[in-house]
Amino acid sequence: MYQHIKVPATGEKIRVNSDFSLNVPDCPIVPFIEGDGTGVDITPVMIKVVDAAVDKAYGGKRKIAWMEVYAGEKATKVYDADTWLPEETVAAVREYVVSIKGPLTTPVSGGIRSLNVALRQMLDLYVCLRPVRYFQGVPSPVKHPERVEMVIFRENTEDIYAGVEWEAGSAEVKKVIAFLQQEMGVKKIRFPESSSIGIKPVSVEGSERLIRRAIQYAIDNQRKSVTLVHKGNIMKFTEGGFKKWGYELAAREFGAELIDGGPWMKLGDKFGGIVIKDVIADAFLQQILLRPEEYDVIATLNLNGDYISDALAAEVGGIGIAPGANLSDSIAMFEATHGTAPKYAGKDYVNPGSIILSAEMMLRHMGWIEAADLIIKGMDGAIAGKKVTYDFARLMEGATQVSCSAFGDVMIQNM
Ligand SMILES: NC(=O)C1=CN([C@@H]2O[C@H](COP(=O)(O)OP(=O)(O)OC[C@H]3O[C@@H](n4cnc5c(N)ncnc54)[C@H](OP(=O)(O)O)[C@@H]3O)[C@@H](O)[C@H]2O)C=CC1
Ligand SMILES: O=C(O)CCC(=O)C(=O)O
Ligand SMILES: [Mg+2]
Repeated sequence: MYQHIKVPATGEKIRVNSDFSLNVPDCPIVPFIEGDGTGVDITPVMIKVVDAAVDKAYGGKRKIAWMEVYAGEKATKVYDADTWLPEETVAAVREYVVSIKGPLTTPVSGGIRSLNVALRQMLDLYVCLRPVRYFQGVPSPVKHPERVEMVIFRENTEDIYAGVEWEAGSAEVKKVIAFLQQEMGVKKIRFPESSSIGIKPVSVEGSERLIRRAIQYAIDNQRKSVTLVHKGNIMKFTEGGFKKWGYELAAREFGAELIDGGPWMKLGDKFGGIVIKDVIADAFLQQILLRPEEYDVIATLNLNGDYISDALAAEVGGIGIAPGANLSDSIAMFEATHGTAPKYAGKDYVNPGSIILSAEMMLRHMGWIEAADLIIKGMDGAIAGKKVTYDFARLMEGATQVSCSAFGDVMIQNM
């Protein structure tokens, strides 16, 4: 029994089989978090587009029973002023296995810590999967956006991103700095009196499980390479560890062998001869502009993955159409790459494409391929017809600018 969540009377739960495959009923209950800021604009449009795609694909035989669960500012209104992430929201997302969320605000400097990060950690959603693909006709700042075809596997639970840090001047930071100086012999803290300190945990387990999923994805989808993106020249045991453990895992679990003495490796023929390589993160960020066709599946740490996600999204038209998924072995929570874009909140203005394409990933994950294909068809048609939201309209010649909700309707007309 939930306090504020209303379970739809008609739906059924999606169940996870022992091999982690899903058992999806025809009327699955799917929890959704509306999201802060532009969440009020994009989430209802996503639901409308998904319902239309499912209806068209299955003629009424299948239907999602949407179940609203609360987080962020809406939770503080539904529950009480201090409840940003109700326990029953986390419980429902766990219990119903597949869910989708709008963006949630995280204040800079002070205030609450990221609810997005909290959800990923509490549910152990260790993979942040963000595919980056080009839709023909989308305006792009690069000459050959069609060459950008990558799938980012971003570690989602650890790294400097995990929020282990202490504020400059606090009693806690003084204790940490004293420990580092006195017990660990650290002499390199430049301004010990006025430093904040952040800790960057990167583990063998956390790195291996992420890299394993990336390699398996590359095998299952006949991809050419997996690139480990790191800054291991500077952060030797965290980012460098990620790289080292990645190559070791490729050799141990996938029979990878060195190419020309290494460090690059190649998986055996039975795994499609996929190349495992690595690149330092700063070099990677320039090469994805100059030679994106050299990169395919990307496995990287949490913070690098955050930067890379937005940078790659920009190459194929911006974060208005950048989808994503947060995955554990059994639970999947889909969400856009972008945030709450507060200046546009409630204006029916922004591009709902990211959350709609996140829902497209969700439908594919559920095995509802025909509905997912219709969403891609709708997106292709809307872009080809040049009826687009402000972000594309400002860069596209001859485009008609439409609102967030109208873009959803144009997608539906094009299915
Ligand atoms: N997973 C999550 O829930 C995430 C939450 N956040 C949070 O969101 C808040 C705002 O973050 P901010 O750094 O401003 O980043 P945002 O991603 O919210 O917005 C940055 C810019 O991206 C563009 N943009 C964002 N959403 C869309 C869209 N749907 N359609 C078209 N363009 C879009 C806009 O560009 P332009 O100005 O050019 O129009 C916007 O100003 C912060 O609290 C942050 O922590 C951030 C990222 C992810
Ligand atoms: O949690 C946040 O507010 C930001 C998250 C983010 O930028 C991301 O996951 O890409
Ligand atoms: Mg981000």
